[in-house]
Amino acid sequence: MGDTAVLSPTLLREHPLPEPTGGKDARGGVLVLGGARGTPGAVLLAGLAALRVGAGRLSLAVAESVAGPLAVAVPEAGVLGLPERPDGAVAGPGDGVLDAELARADVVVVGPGLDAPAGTLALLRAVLAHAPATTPLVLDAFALGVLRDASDVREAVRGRAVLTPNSTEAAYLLGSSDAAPDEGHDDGDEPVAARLADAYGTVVVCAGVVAEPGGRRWRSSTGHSGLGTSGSGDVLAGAVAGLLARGADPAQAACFGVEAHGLAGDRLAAAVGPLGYLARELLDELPRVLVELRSR
Ligand SMILES: NC(=O)C1=CN([C@@H]2O[C@H](COP(=O)(O)OP(=O)(O)OC[C@H]3O[C@@H](n4cnc5c(N)ncnc54)[C@H](O)[C@@H]3O)[C@@H](O)[C@H]2O)[C@@H](O)CC1
Ligand SMILES: Nc1ncnc2c1ncn2[C@@H]1O[C@H](COP(=O)(O)OP(=O)(O)O)[C@@H](O)[C@H]1O
Repeated sequence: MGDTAVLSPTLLREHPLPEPTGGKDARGGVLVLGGARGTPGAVLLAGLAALRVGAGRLSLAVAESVAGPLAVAVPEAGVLGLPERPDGAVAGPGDGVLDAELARADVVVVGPGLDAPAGTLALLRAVLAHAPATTPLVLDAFALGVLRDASDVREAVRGRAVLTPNSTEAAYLLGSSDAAPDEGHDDGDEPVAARLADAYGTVVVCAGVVAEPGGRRWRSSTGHSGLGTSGSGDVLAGAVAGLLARGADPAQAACFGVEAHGLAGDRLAAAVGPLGYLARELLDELPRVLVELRSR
């Protein structure tokens, strides 16, 4: 069992984020796949978080009935419509709709706002078929709910994904859907993030702990219970994706993402109180707290 290092200011300063100096192409493009008819906002939160941490370009793909409204809500993004079922769930990637976007994206996020297994699996398989094998993936929400039993997808994402489960999703990944692990720990001392990293061969961020397969792990020095608010996990997943897009490696993106997300919450708590700030308000804090993390 390895030790868990605290993400101290010194440790983060020793591993500075890449600072690409070119235009938006140098800072990478993020594609977010998600957004059932009832939950397009999750994609907005994840996508804007990616831009707020410095990604250069943003594309969003959501259920076709909400693609138009989402394009208006996020004028900074290109938005694609995906086929949907009568209940509003995303049915899958559609014939060739995503192929060019997947080939071009520097990072692909799958999951925010998805709410049904079949369409989610079809999207994941399209990503694996059409995105270059070197493209990093961030998997959240239902993309995590279906991962345990999809052995082809599970094998293919080893070494190239960052998983960002909440406690319910961690329970699905561990195969115990009726017993969610509490705050990053099961009943022993081994953080859930570390167990999942070893089981899935990916970097995992869970309840403020980042783990790599095989041992290294870090605990955020920031954050508090007010961060447990609707949409907070979508912001975290998008922030990790944006940091990957600007050139961070998976563990670095996960560490800076969780630390910046936590510090953004701490800043809001100081301004408005520990509870009741909104996930969307975290977005505006992200650029400021990334600068602060460089200079603390
Ligand atoms: N404005 C919005 O559109 C928002 C959308 N959200 C989205 O809402 C969804 C649910 O988020 P919650 O935080 O409530 O999630 P929960 O904490 O209830 O966890 C639900 C998770 O359980 C798993 N799961 C449940 N039923 C499953 C099944 N039949 N098969 C496989 N896995 C299953 C999936 O991994 C799923 O993501 C996510 O897609 C999330 O992105 C929320 O984040 C809130 C904001
Ligand atoms: N009580 C807490 N203390 C510290 N950080 C927290 C707490 N609750 C949530 N967070 C942070 O916020 C992130 C997202 O919260 P979570 O409730 O898991 O989101 P979601 O259900 O939207 O995926 C967590 O991964 C963690 O980094």
